[in-house]
Amino acid sequence: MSETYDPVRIGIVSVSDRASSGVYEDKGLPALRDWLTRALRNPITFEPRLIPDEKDRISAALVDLVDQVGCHLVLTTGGTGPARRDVTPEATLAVADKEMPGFGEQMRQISLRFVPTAILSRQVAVIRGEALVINLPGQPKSIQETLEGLKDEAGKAVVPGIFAAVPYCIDLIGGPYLETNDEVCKAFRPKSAVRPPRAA
Ligand SMILES: Nc1ncnc2c1ncn2[C@@H]1O[C@H](COP(=O)(O)OP(=O)(O)OP(=O)(O)O)[C@@H](O)[C@H]1O
Ligand SMILES: Nc1nc2c(c(=O)[nH]1)N[C@H]1C(S)=C(S)[C@@H](COP(=O)(O)O)O[C@H]1N2
Repeated sequence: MSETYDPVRIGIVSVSDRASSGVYEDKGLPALRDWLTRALRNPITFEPRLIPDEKDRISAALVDLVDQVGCHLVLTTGGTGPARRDVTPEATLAVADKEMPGFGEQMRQISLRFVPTAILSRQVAVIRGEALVINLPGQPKSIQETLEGLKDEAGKAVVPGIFAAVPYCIDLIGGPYLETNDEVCKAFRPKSAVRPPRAA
């Protein structure tokens, strides 16, 4: 039986002074696109933005992606550290209806398994309207690390990635029903929230 999945519109935002001015090639947007395409079964329309580390520009991009473009999920990468120009968390909190502190807490826990500097990321996650907005660090490899978590050699999750909680969060705020490829990331929902497959 072939199955159908809800379409989803996802904002991907790379925040980098150097990538946005062409000093180096942006690797953030391709890494986000590749990981999400592997992780989700749903048909995805990506809405990419490459912008410098400017608070007002970042906030404006988030508002546009959620309020005008209709994204139910927005992932940012970069600008979460302590440097003077790192302002992505402030720009995200400025447009939040609600803060979701568990995502940042869990991402720092996961990242500590990879780098001791994990605690330098001030990444946050927030709800705006019917969208979940999550900050990821700027190192392109941190995208897979935080979303997918850490696996052992047999592919079993040692530390679950934060994406496991994303589909149910989006259910709760009125977005599309997201379904994952379990070998990449197994979404968790309470039994009462699991929907049966729909035939095409
Ligand atoms: N969008 C990107 N594309 C490719 N590599 C990146 C990107 N963002 C960060 N990196 C890499 O990760 C490192 C740490 O990222 P960080 O966000 O701290 O950069 P940064 O020092 O703030 O500079 P910038 O904002 O100009 O990318 C960078 O030095 C770079 O090697
Ligand atoms: N998973 C993961 N998290 C990570 C890193 C990483 O390489 N992998 N780099 C850390 C470093 S060195 C910094 S400075 C902070 C902030 O990075 P950002 O300013 O690029 O967002 O994220 C941290 N979190």
